[in-house]
Parts: sequence; C-alpha cells; structure tokens
Amino acid sequence: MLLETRKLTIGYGKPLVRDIELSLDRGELLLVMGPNGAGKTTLLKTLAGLLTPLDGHIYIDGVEVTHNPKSVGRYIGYLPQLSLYNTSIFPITVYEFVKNAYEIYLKSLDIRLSKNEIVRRVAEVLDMVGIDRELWGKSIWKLSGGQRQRVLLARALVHDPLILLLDEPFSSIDPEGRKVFADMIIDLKRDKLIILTCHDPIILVNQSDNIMVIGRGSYVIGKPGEVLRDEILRKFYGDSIFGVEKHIHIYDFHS
Ligand SMILES: Nc1ncnc2c1ncn2[C@@H]1O[C@H](COP(=O)(O)OP(=O)(O)OP(=O)(O)O)[C@@H](O)[C@H]1O
Repeated sequence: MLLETRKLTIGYGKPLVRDIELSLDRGELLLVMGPNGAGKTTLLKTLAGLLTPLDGHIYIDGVEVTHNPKSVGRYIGYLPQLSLYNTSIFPITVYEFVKNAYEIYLKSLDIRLSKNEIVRRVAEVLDMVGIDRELWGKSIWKLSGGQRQRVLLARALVHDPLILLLDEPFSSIDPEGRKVFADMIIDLKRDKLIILTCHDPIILVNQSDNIMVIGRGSYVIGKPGEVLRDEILRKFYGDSIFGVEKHIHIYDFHS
C-alpha cells in the first residue's frame, strides 16, 4: 500500500476525528467530503506532514513517516485551499512561483540539477496543466481563479509526487473549467494516488474508488454506492441533505 494510517487522530489540541484507518494505493482516487469545519483540511495537512497528528501512525510505502515530515516531501504534492492565496503578500510571477517551489524541494533533499534541467521541468509542468506561455511572466495574483488553480496544481506536481492532496481544487472554477480540471485529475490518477476534498462529489464520483465523509468527530469510508446514501449522509450533514431520485444534493454554504 502506498499510504496507510493506523488509529490516526487529527485535530488542534483536542481531537477532531479519531482512529482514522486508511489503506490507499496508486491509481486510486479518494474523495473526502464533510460539512464546514469537519476536519477535511486538517486531514490533508496532517497527511502532508504539515500538522502533527494527535495520535496514531502514518505509513508511506510501508515506512512510518508520522513524525518525520521531511521524508514525506518527495512523495506528496499538496494543493491548498485557494482562499489561503487570496491576498497578495508579495509579487511573484507564475513561472517563479513554480520554479521557487521546485528549487526549495530539490534543496531540501540535496538533489543537484542543472539550471537547464530545472527550467525544462518547470516549463513541462506548466505546459501540462495548460497555462499559456504568455501568462508565465504574469503575477499569480492577477490570474483568474481557474488559472491560479492550475498554477497551484503545477506547483504540487513539479517534483512528480506519487501522492496528490488537493484541497477543494474546484472552488472558484466555472462549470466548463471544472470539467477540464476534472479531466486533468483523472489523467493524473493513472499512476498516482489522489486524495481530494470537495463539497460536491458529483463531478468525480464515477472515477472515485472510495468516498470518505467526515464530521461530528467520526468518519465513514467506502465505495461511492455504499457511502452516498441518504441515511449515511444525513448522519454527517443533518437536514442540509435532500435526495432527488438517484441524485444526492448537498447545499454548499462554503463560498
Ligand atoms: N490552526 C488552527 N488552530 C486551531 N483550530 C483550527 C486551526 N485551523 C482550523 N481549525 C479548526 O479546526 C476545525 C476543522 O477545520 P478544517 O479547516 O480542517 O475544516 P474543513 O472540513 O476543511 O472545513 P471547510 O469545509 O470549511 O474547509 C474547525 O473548527 C477550525 O476552526
């Protein structure tokens, strides 16, 4: 298994969700759902080594990484929630944003590449996510929401990680852009494990192997058909769930 957790308890001082047991492999897509404040971002940050779990264990490729965040870096690409990037702190171009992240990664692992190799990889990954070359010199704060998400995806992908953690990647993307972004994710899924938080599972439900719903201190995980059921979702979302024929809709008050 590429990523496993045993009795993982996440939270800030006091537990948000206890005893999370995950067993996930390459080529899989896990959608993580749950109401606002349930702990979705906290889970992703904990798996990314950015937060220390309150209890339990995380294994990548069979090796325990729980208290060794440095060892997680090469495996994981993390796309944070866009809201974190809404304010411009300092001016940085699209190209520099991805290049800086790559250089920091290489330095952290003491990997030496030539300038040309770095330039080639950054160009390759920006092309891969479909960012036109005329945008490369533009400040990332001047991009549209959808373009910025692509740049964040490029940054998450630049070191070719096996695990991609995507925190609400569809926020601020219009329906057409969502479809394009979803197709990119489906393509990446071929040789990676992807864990993605979202409020509306519909867009990727047919490609997901498992769905996890977290909330009220607990969680459930299973095949989409086992989890996306009225009585299960009602447990986590209460009355904000309503079923219409075979579709389940969730009110998204997030934005
Ligand atoms: N740095 C922090 N310190 C203390 N508590 C925090 C911190 N960050 C988040 N929290 C709290 O932890 C809980 C879970 O937050 P988290 O961001 O993981 O939820 P979420 O499920 O991702 O929510 P959303 O759907 O709104 O993004 C919330 O109650 C939040 O206020």
